[in-house]
Order: sequence, then C-alpha cells, then structure tokens
Amino acid sequence: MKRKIAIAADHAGFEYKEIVKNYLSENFEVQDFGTFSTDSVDYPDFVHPAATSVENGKNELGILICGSGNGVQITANKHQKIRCALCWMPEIATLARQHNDANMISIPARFISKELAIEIVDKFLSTDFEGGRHQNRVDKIAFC
Ligand SMILES: O=C[C@H](O)[C@H](O)[C@H](O)COP(=O)(O)O
Repeated sequence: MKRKIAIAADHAGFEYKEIVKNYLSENFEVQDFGTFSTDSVDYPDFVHPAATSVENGKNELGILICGSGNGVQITANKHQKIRCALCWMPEIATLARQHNDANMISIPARFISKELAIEIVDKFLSTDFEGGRHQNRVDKIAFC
C-alpha cells in the first residue's frame, strides 16, 4: 500500500507544489489541499486542513510550501500533534526526521531551487526517527 502524504501551498508555493506532487505521484498517495493556482491566497486556509489530516492519521506526513516557508510552518505548528520543520537544505530535512520526528516540513519556494526542494522531500520521506534521547525531548515539546 502506498504511503499517504498531504501537500499544501499558497500562491508562492503553487508551482513547487505541482512539481513535488508530480514527482511523488508514482510511489505515494498524495492528497493535495491546494491552492490550485498562482492567484493570491491566505496560506492558513490550506495549511489547517492539511495539518488536521496528519494530526488525525489520515495522512502519515505532510509537505507545506510558501514563499519563505515561515507562514505555513507557523500555522501548522499551532496544531498540538504537528511538528513542522522549516527545511532549506536536505541535511536539515534528515535531522528533522532523525532528531525531531517531524511529521511535516515547510519549504521556502522563493529561496531554493526546484531541484533542492525535491532533494529535501526525498530525505524527509526516506529518513526514520532515531528515538532514544530524542524521544525524551520530543515528549517534552507538548505541554498542554
Ligand atoms: O510566510 C509567508 C509566505 O512566505 C507567503 O508566501 C508570502 O508572505 C506571500 O507574499 P505575497 O503575498 O507578497 O506574495
């Protein structure tokens, strides 16, 4: 069975979202939460539904894309069970999984190449959480 991945973007991330979605489509079941054009939109309208789908287990992991990566990341991390890491290089994505058990990443489309975005996504989806000392720390993140 294919792993289920949520993806969402605003207008600044739309083009990268389409590229990432197409790249993943053969090997993953990708649920696209929008946006669906480069018309200006408000990223929370798309991020909250995507984050909810990861929170409730409908999707295993999620990928968010906006201009800087910040807006979508800040929004996703309002969700209690979401750990969304801003990733601008593949090594950060690897560490986000190994050390932080990140279940979503955000990508800054206006600051990195499409090729780098794909490399980041590859690392995010192929790296396991290490557990151990990192599990203790992850357990302490949620406080309410
Ligand atoms: O954190 C926010 C994101 O980077 C947005 O993609 C960005 O603010 C959109 O900017 P604008 O409305 O000027 O295209």
